Amino acid sequence: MGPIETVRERCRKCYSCVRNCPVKAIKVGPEWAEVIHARCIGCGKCLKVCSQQAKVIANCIEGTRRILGEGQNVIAVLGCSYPAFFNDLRPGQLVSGLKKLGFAEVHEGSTGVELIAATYQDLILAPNSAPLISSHCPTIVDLIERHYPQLLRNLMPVVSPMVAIGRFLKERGGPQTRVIYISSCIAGKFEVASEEVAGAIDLVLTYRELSQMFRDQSLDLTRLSDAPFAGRKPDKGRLFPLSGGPFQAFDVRNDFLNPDFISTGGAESCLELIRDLAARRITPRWVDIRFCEGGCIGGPGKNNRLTTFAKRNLVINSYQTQDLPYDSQALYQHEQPLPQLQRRFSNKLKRLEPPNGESVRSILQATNKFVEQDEFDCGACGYPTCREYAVAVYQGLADTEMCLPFSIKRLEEDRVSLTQKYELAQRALAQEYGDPAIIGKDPRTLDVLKLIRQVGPTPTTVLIRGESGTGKELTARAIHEHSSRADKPLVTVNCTTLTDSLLESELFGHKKGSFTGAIADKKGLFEAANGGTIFLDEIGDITPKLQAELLRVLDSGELKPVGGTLPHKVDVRLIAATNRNLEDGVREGWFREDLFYRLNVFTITMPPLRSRRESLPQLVHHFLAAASKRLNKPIRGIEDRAIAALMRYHWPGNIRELQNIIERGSVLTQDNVIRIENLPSIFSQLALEGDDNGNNAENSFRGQREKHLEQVEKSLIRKYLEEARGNVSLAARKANIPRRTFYRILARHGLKGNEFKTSAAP
Ligand SMILES: Nc1ncnc2c1ncn2[C@@H]1O[C@H](COP(=O)(O)OP(=O)(O)OP(=O)(O)O)[C@@H](O)[C@H]1O
Repeated sequence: MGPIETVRERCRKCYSCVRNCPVKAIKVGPEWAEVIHARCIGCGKCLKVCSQQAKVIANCIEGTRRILGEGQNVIAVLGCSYPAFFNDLRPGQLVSGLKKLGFAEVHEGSTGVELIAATYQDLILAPNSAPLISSHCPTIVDLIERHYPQLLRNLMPVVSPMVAIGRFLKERGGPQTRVIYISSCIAGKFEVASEEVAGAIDLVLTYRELSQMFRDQSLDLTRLSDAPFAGRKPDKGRLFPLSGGPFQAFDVRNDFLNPDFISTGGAESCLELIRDLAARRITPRWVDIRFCEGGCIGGPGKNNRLTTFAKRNLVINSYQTQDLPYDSQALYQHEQPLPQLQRRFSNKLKRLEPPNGESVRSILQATNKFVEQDEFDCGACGYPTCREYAVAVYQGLADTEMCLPFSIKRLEEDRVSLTQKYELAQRALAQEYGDPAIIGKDPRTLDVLKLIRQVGPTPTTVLIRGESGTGKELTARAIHEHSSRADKPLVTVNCTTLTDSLLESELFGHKKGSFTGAIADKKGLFEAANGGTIFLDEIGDITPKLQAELLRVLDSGELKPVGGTLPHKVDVRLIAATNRNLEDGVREGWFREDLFYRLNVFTITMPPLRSRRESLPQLVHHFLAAASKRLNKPIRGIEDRAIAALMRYHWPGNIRELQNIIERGSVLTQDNVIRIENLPSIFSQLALEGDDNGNNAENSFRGQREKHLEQVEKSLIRKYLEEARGNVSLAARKANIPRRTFYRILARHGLKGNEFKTSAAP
């Protein structure tokens, strides 16, 4: 376990940690992105950029409590940047709070800076050949040890201020002394665990962890009175946490024009400097370098409520005021040899095997990058170039799915193929469980069926008109079924559900970059319907701009994706539907006349249900059977009174409304027969009106006509069956009606072919 941990279930694989990690120490697995501790330098960038807080600092609160509970001499050392974190407390109050937590003494970390100051000064001012790199920032030490080991010999062989004070306190206090260092730095947690300085500090807490400990104890520090610090009172060491502060703390005069001395902070600038040094592009005498912007006051555990400059002022103020309470014991004051301040560094580079050119090429090809122009270097994967990303894939740090343009393209292809498969599966289902039959034997429905049969096999564009719920979509399906394209997809698009720009890209596709969010090429539904039929429902709702584009596609048979320049051919039959009056649209200017004529080649107008009432009982029985199947409930029928009431209703929602009412009744019925009470209340009123008139459906003119027609139909069918000696196919041919229709009529009259086997020969 390292100082930065991953809360796996919070990771959403957004790759922002990969993008921001300066040393690519993140490995992306199938479900989460994890820190590789051997490569991590503890800079905390991943903590900052993870919006899900899936990266967290390893918690040292429990460890601190355990040490405090052991009853030894436990000393707290406040890192030099503490005035910039605890800005709303007096330092003495902070000391009081720490003592209430159980710490025996509280020291200022700036003392550690002053312990190493003379050594730094000597080394800096002595003649040396290699540029010296300051080693007081643990992130810089990790960066060089783990990634730039060629600079190990340039690191100043001196411990950090934290280690110096740890050793100093332990030497003075004896072996029982425990030291907890508190700062904004998380790389310090790494540092104390490294074998070169092991034992100097027992644990590193962040300021936030300390604040949590105060909260856990319900300690309100603002109410505490001041307690004194212990140990040596520091002076210029207090300026150390600021950018450039080490020059003050180590008493090194920095001349602005002197190229021998460089001081810098911030990830980019540090990396640039380290690379310059590694490549020997520059040869200064000394570089004072810290990874965090602005110095230690910008550490990952910093106070986020204050700006860098406000924090800088707080630190300067703490140096200038100098009036902190101190109560130092003699053991810290009298002269004694300094602790061991020397340290060595080791090569901790874990080299990952570099791929050869062939491997990089094959990884690039696996993500659709065949020529240089295919390498967008978009950075979405977290790597600045496609090549660096390919190397990371080879080294097991990344996987191919991280390439966003590749993944989007693959999803797009999947979507098109799934749309096609869905359509085919739907048709297979329809064939197995009965086709979506158009029910009705009234003359107007029969006319529609005739038109479907006529236009189906042709390539003609069809415009289906009619009120909502009259069966326009059903008719479009039937036309497709009757066409030679029946084994190809029928893609249905409801034009009202999408905004204009979305609809355009849905229909025709788009090119990458054609609008915000178009991060990869996308194929449109016209393309998904290639070879088949596209059904544009509610075509009256599309805007004039889209009408123009549609007209262009219909006229040329060519598609041009949004943002694309090259058109390409598609073979799609168009069926459109609308319940709006397009002639009004042409007159009023909201529908293009040329498109209207282009669509109005062959029009089928769906009759409203109120004009084909004689088919209502048949539709009711059809929907009853369907509801019975869907609800898995053996619905036996519907009472005559209910049918009569249904016949009297004006059906504004047409067949869809009837279908819904029957399904509702099927749910409500207690005895599997739909009764008037199972229908909406309007039907009870209609039933009463019918009863009052004493004029039920049976006795009405329509009812009588219906009855007689039924009788005539039945006797005709009997005649054909007798002539064909019960051979249904032959009887259907003689009657000149399709066999399936003949069977349906037989079923309706309760007749069976074999009852006529012995009839006289024709
Ligand atoms: N003649 C019919 N026989 C059997 N079912 C029908 C018939 N006409 C319509 N339906 C059924 O009624 C419902 C509505 O039909 P459809 O969706 O085709 O109507 P629509 O005119 O396209 O409606 P909208 O204009 O609201 O889109 C569907 O479930 C359909 O199966």
